[in-house]
Amino acid sequence: MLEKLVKSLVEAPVVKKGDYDYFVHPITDGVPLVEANLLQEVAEAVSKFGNMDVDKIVCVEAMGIHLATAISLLTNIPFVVVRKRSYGLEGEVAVHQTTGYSEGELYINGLRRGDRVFLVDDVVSTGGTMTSVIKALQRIETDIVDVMAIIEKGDGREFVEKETGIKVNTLVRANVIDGKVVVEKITAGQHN
Ligand SMILES: O=P(O)(O)OC[C@H]1O[C@H](OP(=O)(O)OP(=O)(O)O)[C@H](O)[C@@H]1O
Ligand code: HPA
Repeated sequence: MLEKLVKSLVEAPVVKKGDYDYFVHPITDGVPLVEANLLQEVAEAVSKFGNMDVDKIVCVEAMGIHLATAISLLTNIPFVVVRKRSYGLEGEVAVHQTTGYSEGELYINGLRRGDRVFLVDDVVSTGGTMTSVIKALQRIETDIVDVMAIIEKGDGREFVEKETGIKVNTLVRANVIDGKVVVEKITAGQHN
């Protein structure tokens, strides 16, 4: 299961962003090439292991968009993109994002109280992004049916669960050890 994802992860180059070991991978960076069969494998796993009984998929710009697109095409569920730019539309919710190497603002439009949502992102690492987006979804009073990150790295998943009370599902756990990506576990279906 998830052979293409695992193989491409262990082959992924690692670069330093400050002190942060950053792996560069097609799913998380769109580099060097996003093979359709890799995206298909990931989208099928998300729809298989995720609870897709929702009104909307929610993803985060930028490297959640291709995932939400593939999952939407597979499930016929529409998706909303949490953007890195403000539109000033009525009801827009601003979110401060921090990662292990950057920070910035995110803006949520298109969601309202009672929407049943599936939140998907490519990576949960420090958990900063997912925590702030979930807290905003809670402020909007959406019904967060399921949350999934394709790759969990470090202890970000546990951080999100502690900060928000929301369980985070993932497909694989990977870490960077001595400059190489190690896939420690296939976590698909493990957390829910
Ligand atoms: O758990 P965290 O430490 O928050 O890291 C995870 C986040 O980092 C990346 O976002 P980023 O804004 O760096 O990049 P992107 O625009 O390429 O998605 C990634 O897409 C996740 O959203
Ligand atoms: N690689 C790609 N995207 C990421 C990472 C990483 O190591 N950490 C957070 N987002």
